Amino acid sequence: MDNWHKWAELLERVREANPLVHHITNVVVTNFTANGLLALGASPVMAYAKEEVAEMAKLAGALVLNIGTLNATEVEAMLMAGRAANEAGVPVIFDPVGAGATSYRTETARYIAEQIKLAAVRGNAAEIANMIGEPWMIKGVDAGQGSGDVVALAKRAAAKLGTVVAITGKEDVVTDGQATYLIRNGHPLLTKVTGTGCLLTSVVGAFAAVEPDVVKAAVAALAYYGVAAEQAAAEAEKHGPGSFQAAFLDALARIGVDDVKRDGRVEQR
Ligand SMILES: Nc1ncnc2c1ncn2[C@@H]1O[C@H](COP(=O)(O)OP(=O)(O)OP(=O)(O)O)[C@@H](O)[C@H]1O
Ligand SMILES: Cc1ncsc1CCO
Ligand SMILES: [Mg+2]
Repeated sequence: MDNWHKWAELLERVREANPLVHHITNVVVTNFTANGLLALGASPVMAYAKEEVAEMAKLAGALVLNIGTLNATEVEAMLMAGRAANEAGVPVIFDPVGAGATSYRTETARYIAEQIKLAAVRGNAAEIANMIGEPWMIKGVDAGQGSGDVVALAKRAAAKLGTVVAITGKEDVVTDGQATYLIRNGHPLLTKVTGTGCLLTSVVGAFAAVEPDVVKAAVAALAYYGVAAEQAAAEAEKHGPGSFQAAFLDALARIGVDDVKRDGRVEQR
């Protein structure tokens, strides 16, 4: 049995604990994220007001910050929530949506990573590269994973940001700069439903709420998520993205530790 088979059991711990996950996220993915966390067996809450974010973050098992539709008021609230979470020892998971697309996004992503102690950052290769000043876009187009060594990028990012980094795409990488894992699950239909990256960041948050070793939490979360997507695609691929979205929520709720252990493709690097 590989190490990570034991970590797959964190799925059960999440379902037993039903952790509260406080989100300050984007307007596109709010409903899908809440439904995805409910399907997993966690307890989502979205709270944005400066008057309440610190209190909510301290109550939560994890705080997820996502800059997908950022504005100045929301960024202030993220910093307040992040500081409160840091004081209370609540893990903060960050999704740098669109870092590199505009300078506002890039600068905000970097500022949040400087100001807040992050337990993990989850993004695609372009976002993570841009966060650490390694432009990945070619003429405004995400150059994709083929344009570079994603494992090496993830390690540089973990060292520079001082946090666990998860880079997702066709293959996913998780590293804290020392231990590095590759997860080869998932399905291309995930790229045809908006918010699958954002929901994944929140799922990492739910796992981090029950496991302080964030590498373990992130590997378990990504394997679970990818295996659920494969089962959903097997049912819904013939219909298309709408059916896949529903089948994916069903699979997130249905699959168990045994499915993840059987179908997970995790490899240490
Ligand atoms: N070509 C692919 N084949 C299989 N799985 C994929 C593929 N591309 C992405 N995924 C999976 O999709 C999920 C979301 O990752 P992705 O890298 O697309 O996030 P993102 O770019 O942040 O997405 P979003 O559009 O939601 O912001 C992950 O579980 C990842 O493994
Ligand atoms: C489409 C879109 N635009 C800003 S955030 C978002 C959802 C994917 O993160
Ligand atoms: Mg994203």
